[in-house]
Amino acid sequence: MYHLLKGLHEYLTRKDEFSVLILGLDGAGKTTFLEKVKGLYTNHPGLSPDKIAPTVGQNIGKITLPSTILQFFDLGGQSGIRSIWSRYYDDCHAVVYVLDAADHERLNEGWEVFDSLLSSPKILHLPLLLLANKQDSPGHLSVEEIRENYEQWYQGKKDSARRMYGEESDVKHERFASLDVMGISALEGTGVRTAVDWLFIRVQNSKRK
Ligand SMILES: Nc1nc2c(ncn2[C@@H]2O[C@H](COP(=O)(O)OP(=O)(O)OP(=O)(O)O)[C@@H](O)[C@H]2O)c(=O)[nH]1
Ligand SMILES: [Mg+2]
Repeated sequence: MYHLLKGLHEYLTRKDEFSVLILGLDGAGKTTFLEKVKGLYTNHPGLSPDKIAPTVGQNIGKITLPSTILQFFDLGGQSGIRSIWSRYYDDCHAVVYVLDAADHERLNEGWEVFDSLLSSPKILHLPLLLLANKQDSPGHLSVEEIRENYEQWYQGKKDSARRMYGEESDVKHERFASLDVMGISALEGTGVRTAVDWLFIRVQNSKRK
């Protein structure tokens, strides 16, 4: 009887654990986002933004939601350390790609890196959320403008690829068309709960459990 009740208790209180990768260029706001998530969902206040240094390696954060644990891995975005990202692809259940929507000069670089993510078969079919961060900054692009900016970048890339190699598959473009893009301010916390809600729902349906 004891074992039956123990088993029932374990079953009722069991939590599925999912890993979420936070990727994006250096300075996009990944760590600021993670620290805001920690502040909102744990008993510990996240680091204040003025204490956050560029990430060399990884930051980890775990939050508990109903019947679910989300384990976040925030990886450094500097070009020299992006090569470590792929080591995390096998074991993650969802990816958040953070873009600095106010840094017009680095948008193309952000798309190049994002495009290389879509080229990884391990990532392509996972839940993927694009966060257009820094919506509080003057001159930021809205979600709609970010989508248009990607379209322009993509068409330019496709045209030059066609000139060099002929027609190529549009699978990445289709993936982007169905992609969820959210505007947030990691600094102020706007939209952060909506992003976590999205992850919570999407990982439940993820094939890779
Ligand atoms: N205005 C504004 N600034 C932000 C926001 N999010 C982050 N920042 C600022 O952007 C800078 C970089 O933020 P980080 O969180 O360190 O960026 P990161 O993506 O973790 O960068 P790496 O660790 O180098 O990959 C810091 O000065 C942050 O305060 C935001 O929503 N609005
Ligand atoms: Mg960081």
